[in-house]
Amino acid sequence: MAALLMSREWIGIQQFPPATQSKLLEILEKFKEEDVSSLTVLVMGKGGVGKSSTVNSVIGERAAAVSTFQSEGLRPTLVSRSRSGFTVNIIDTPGLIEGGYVNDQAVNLIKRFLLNKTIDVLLYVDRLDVYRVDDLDRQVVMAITDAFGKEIWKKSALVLSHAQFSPPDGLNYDLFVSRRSDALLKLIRGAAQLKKQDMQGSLIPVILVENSGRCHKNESDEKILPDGTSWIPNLFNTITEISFNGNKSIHVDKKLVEGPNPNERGKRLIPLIFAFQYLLVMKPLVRFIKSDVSRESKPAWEMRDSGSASRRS
Ligand SMILES: Nc1nc2c(ncn2[C@@H]2O[C@H](COP(=O)(O)OP(=O)(O)OP(=O)(O)O)[C@@H](O)[C@H]2O)c(=O)[nH]1
Repeated sequence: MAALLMSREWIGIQQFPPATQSKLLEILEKFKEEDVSSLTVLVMGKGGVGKSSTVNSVIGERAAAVSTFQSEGLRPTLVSRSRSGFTVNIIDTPGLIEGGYVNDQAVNLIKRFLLNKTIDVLLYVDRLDVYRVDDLDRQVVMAITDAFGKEIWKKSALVLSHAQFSPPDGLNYDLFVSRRSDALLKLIRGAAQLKKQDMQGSLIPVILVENSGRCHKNESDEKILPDGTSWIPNLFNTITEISFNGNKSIHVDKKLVEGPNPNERGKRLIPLIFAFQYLLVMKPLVRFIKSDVSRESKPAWEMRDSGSASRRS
């Protein structure tokens, strides 16, 4: 969990009510106890799902630009804040979909931005109030997996924004949440090709968030979910669990950014192709020719010619 340069004092924490502040400071204490001085959280997902709003909500400042319409920028934003000797780095990224496809340029920019950084936690953001998963979701998950490897999902959480949403037709809220999360988790497992043994028993946790200014509050003035959970400390708690879940953080090195060199990959295959050709094509062919030659009966003209030749001599 390497520290990143240029972090600012986390003054946004003072915007939270005292109850939330003390829970957050308790969480920071846990990191200090474990001798961890920083944490890097990567926030990814489709456009307009609430990535930047979530960053701002948890930092307590307008650190990342929020737009109701499609954002223009492709560059990721690093928000780095320090408090009591601990630094939290949050990297907000642009939406990955453009014109119905994953924007490769945006993915490459994110990878280059992350060069030499270590991702401790990935927050994969989507909206709760959506009824279907589709091919775009699949494409985004595949792009993230291609960029950082499927190991990244062991360090991830599914964040669902717009959590203060009322399901239609009197549908039960908890049932809706579990159906929506199950559909997205199933899609992630499928698109990232995660097998049971890949996850080694660790499940991708689901975090509900409500970024709207109209988010309900409890008697201590904390922002709460429909079930009464104070969601900002809850999100930090889950981040803490992921960072200590025993799986390795993802270090983004040059090899990961540039991907495997296709020429090198081709070179490694050459001896295999030769061996394959020799064993499966050349060897049987030579054997076939030899047996064909030995089976061949000599034509009559050859017998006759060789007979007359011997008579003449
Ligand atoms: N009601 C409600 N609105 C939200 C929530 N989260 C985000 N929004 C709104 O959704 C819109 C998009 O939010 P952003 O935070 O900019 O979404 P983004 O994923 O960062 O978008 P891009 O930067 O385009 O990728 C804004 O109008 C937000 O105010 C939420 O939890 N509840």
